[in-house]
Amino acid sequence: MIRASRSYAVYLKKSPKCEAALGTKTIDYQSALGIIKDGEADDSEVRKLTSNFSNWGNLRPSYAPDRAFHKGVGKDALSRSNGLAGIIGYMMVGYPFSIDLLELGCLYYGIYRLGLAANTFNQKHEVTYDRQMERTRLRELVKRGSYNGYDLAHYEAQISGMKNVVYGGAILAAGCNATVAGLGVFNVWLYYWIYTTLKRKSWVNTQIGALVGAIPPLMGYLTNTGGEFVNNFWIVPTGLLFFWQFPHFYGLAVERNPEYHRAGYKMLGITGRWDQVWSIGSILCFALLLLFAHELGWAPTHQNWCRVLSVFKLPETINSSEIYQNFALFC
Ligand SMILES: CC(C)=CCC/C(C)=C/CC/C(C)=C/COP(=O)(O)OP(=O)(O)O
Repeated sequence: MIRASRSYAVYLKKSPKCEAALGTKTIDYQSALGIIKDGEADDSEVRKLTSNFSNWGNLRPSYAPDRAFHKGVGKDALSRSNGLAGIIGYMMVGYPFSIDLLELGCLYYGIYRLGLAANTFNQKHEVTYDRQMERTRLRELVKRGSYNGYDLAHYEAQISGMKNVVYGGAILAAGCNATVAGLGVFNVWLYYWIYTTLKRKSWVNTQIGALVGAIPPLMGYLTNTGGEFVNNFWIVPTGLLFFWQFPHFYGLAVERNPEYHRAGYKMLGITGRWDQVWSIGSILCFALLLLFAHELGWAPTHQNWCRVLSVFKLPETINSSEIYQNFALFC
């Protein structure tokens, strides 16, 4: 059994004459509801329903933007993690430093809102490709399809993304400072216009994506320093988040290689020269950063805290098993 999202049930309920044309089989609204009840669905039936990706477009009116919709298109959990990364950056400024709870709250919430915006624009752009991949085929915008060429769910996503850019930017400008607000809005642009476009053009996309993911802790640092680089302590949280992403994304690309090919994404696999350089290099840089940050004057306290942090990296490294094997061969 898998859990079907509540919004999917809403989606069906909102369409009284909903018929899903599924290959040769046509099911009506009542039987669809019988299969996908509010909250639970039988795995095999859902798989059958969703197996023919191209038929999603045949589903009838899909407009029912609710909380689940907005959380889904904005990748709520990821956006919260971005906010948390900002808090970590804020805390790593070094001593003496102050904690202003209002400033910290604005930092978290501003990054969260900008994260929602960036992810919404990204998903809106990628719906055609998300539809083709097992991992992403149940995303909100894919599920909701379009109606008579006019797609209200997409329209709603566009409006929601734009609102979040304005709210997020304004919160950061008012509660933190202009540098942080500018960096945040720049990051939305970098993620949507550069990273998202590059995903289907060049493997350099991962390097840009890693940069995007690494900017929130830098924003945290610059919030606490009033927008200035007062020491080198920003390097550790920003660098760690940058390097962490290569084994993560390359591991994903290796595991889901056929899907990525089908969707036309240009990702490094594990067979070429450059992917090994990036995979092994990033793991090494991550480890070296943890081990020598204090000696290099990049960390405020003794390096033990770095060793504690490295524990969090361990499952990730093991997860990317093929990269890990390469690393073993390299040694
Ligand atoms: C301040 C601010 C704007 C913060 C936001 C930072 C942000 C959006 C980080 C995400 C980084 C990233 C490369 C995600 C993967 O996207 P993907 O499109 O490859 O994911 P997918 O394959 O699951 O669609």
